[in-house]
Amino acid sequence: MTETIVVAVDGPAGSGKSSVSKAAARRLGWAYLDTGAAYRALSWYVVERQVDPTDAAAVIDALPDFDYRIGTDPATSHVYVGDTDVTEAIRTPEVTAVVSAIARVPEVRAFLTGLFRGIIRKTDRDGIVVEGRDITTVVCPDAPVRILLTADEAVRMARRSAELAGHSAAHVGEALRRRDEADARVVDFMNAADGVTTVDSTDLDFDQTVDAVIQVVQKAAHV
Ligand SMILES: Nc1ncnc2c1ncn2[C@@H]1O[C@H](COP(=O)(O)OP(=O)(O)OP(=O)(O)O)[C@@H](O)[C@H]1O
Ligand SMILES: Nc1ccn([C@@H]2O[C@H](COP(=O)(O)O)[C@@H](O)[C@H]2O)c(=O)n1
Repeated sequence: MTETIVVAVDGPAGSGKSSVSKAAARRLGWAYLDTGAAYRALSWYVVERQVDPTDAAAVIDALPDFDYRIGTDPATSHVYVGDTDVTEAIRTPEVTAVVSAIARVPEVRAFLTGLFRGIIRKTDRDGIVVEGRDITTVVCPDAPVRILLTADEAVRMARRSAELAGHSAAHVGEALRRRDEADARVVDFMNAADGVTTVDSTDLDFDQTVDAVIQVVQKAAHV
């Protein structure tokens, strides 16, 4: 049996990790794993249980009952906690506002890293594109393809605020900047680690960015 090719993608908020990784996986006919969805789903779960997200001990206590599932088909990836489909709920500003507090707890990171590696091991496709903040450095440091997807902060802010009609651009931009600042205290996703290829999409449109990612995959993995 041939080994699944893992494409590890990291980057700051709004850099296009999920949309570009998903599109690249679709074009390659490979699986896709959004790791941020698990941090978001755990945040949703903690808030549902009325646990204080800043109380690390209480968050750790919630982990054994956190029954998480995510699909890895890039065409239809839904997220479940128990029987509840939380695909939409985990994208609300309320969840986004608390996710960094959850993600900074080392026990949470170790728990979710184990979960991600289990999902990757079970992939039945030739490859899987896995995106997040610490995939190139912690979750899959030995992946044959490792990419840092980035873009200037002003460009990322503009792309994110274009998605969120009805929210002020200044507020959306500030929330993105603050989340990156908090997350960067835990893992370095602003600088490419040794052996990681940077794809800067500041001056690329969406399709050009997907092409650039696919070119890195083809060169590194010979597919
Ligand atoms: N090269 C590009 N040109 C124009 N728009 C882009 C480009 N790359 C991504 N986008 C758009 O930018 C927005 C943010 O992308 P996406 O949600 O994939 O980022 P992300 O890195 O996953 O963000 P987060 O970490 O906050 O979830 C989306 O609307 C996406 O379609
Ligand atoms: N590998 C990862 C992925 C995500 N996080 C945390 O989850 C938050 C949400 O991630 P999105 O990609 O959906 O924006 C993110 O802000 C991080 O706090 C992480 O720590 N490691």
